[in-house]
Amino acid sequence: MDISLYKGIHVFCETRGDKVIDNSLELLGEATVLKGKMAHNPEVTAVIIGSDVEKHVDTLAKYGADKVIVVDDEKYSTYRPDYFAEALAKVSDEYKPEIVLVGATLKGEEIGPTAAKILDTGMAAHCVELDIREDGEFLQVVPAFGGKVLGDILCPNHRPQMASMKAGLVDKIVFEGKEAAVEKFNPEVAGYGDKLEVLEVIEDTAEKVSLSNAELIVAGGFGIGDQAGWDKLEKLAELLGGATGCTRPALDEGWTEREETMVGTSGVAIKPKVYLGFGISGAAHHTCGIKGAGTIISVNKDDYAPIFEVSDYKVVSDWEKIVDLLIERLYNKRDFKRS
Ligand SMILES: Cc1cc2nc3c(=O)[nH]c(=O)nc-3n(C[C@H](O)[C@H](O)[C@H](O)COP(=O)(O)OP(=O)(O)OC[C@H]3O[C@@H](n4cnc5c(N)ncnc54)[C@H](O)[C@@H]3O)c2cc1C
Repeated sequence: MDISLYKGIHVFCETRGDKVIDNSLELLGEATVLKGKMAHNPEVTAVIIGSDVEKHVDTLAKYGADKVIVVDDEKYSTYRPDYFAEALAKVSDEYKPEIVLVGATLKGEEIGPTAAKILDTGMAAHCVELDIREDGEFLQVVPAFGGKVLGDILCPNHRPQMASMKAGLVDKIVFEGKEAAVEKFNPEVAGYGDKLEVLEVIEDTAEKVSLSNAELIVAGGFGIGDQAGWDKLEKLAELLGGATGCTRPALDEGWTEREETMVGTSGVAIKPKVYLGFGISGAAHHTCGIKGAGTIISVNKDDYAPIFEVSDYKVVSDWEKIVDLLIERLYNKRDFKRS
């Protein structure tokens, strides 16, 4: 492979509903930062795949895209990972970027590695930092061993160099008045053909406060114990006007089905003003996701739980006593009708 043929940074931009997700806009900003460190001043290109997605060009320019490649076709109106991955791979094959960034979202984690496989290159998943070294190599930093060790990943012999990063680790950058060149590209995409059939699309219509914007997050772990306990925790979050976050075991238990609310290495990084954690031990996999939180308050019945080491306030107690007390106080204060 002649890697000198590969130039530019591509950012796969994901849409949800009628919007480009924040994770993609953050990665566009990060791409402009990387561009500033590269001597040959590469172009930052947003790659958007979907049906009726050209309308997002101005947004993508505003957040840093010099160019937008629009792959617009009715066949992308319903999400199929095979179609999206193949389309992304074909964009890379055609335009030969040196770097491709993808959000570490549920879709990104399907599309990115599948595209990498098609392109016969590697992908560093869940990077916590991206950089350009002095020798020009693209550095992808990934946590290992529960976040205790950070590994430097390089991809010197293959192109493109692909990396994913979850939301909340870098900031969006606004470029007011910026315009982007638009290129339309509609490759032939076969996917897995009729081996895959979409039977039904079930949208998550639950109106919950999103974790990325929440000023207060009530997080729960395995110590919550059961579904009834979890429902109580959700109630507290609702009364406080906050969002609910979870650890891996709480998700695995099925107390919440909202995978996007898992906080930590394989989940999201959060930056609320206040994090209220209940029944969480404080494994590094989880705490690496709460580094950006303002005040951390933790409730655990174990005086020596590691979560207390990263907390501003510790409460050694059964979680339910504290949650019951808070709910009681909030009901009294707001004069809520109990349900
Ligand atoms: C590759 C990899 C990636 C991972 N990624 C993530 C990730 O992104 N996010 C994540 O969260 N985990 C992740 N994990 C799992 C992680 O290592 C821990 O296992 C997990 O965070 C522990 O969750 P927990 O604190 O809820 O459960 P536990 O470790 O079981 O802790 C439960 C806590 O509840 C307390 N408790 C029990 N009963 C009560 C009570 N009545 N009142 C108060 N306290 C009580 C206990 O004292 C204990 O401290 C990952 C693991 C691997 C291997």
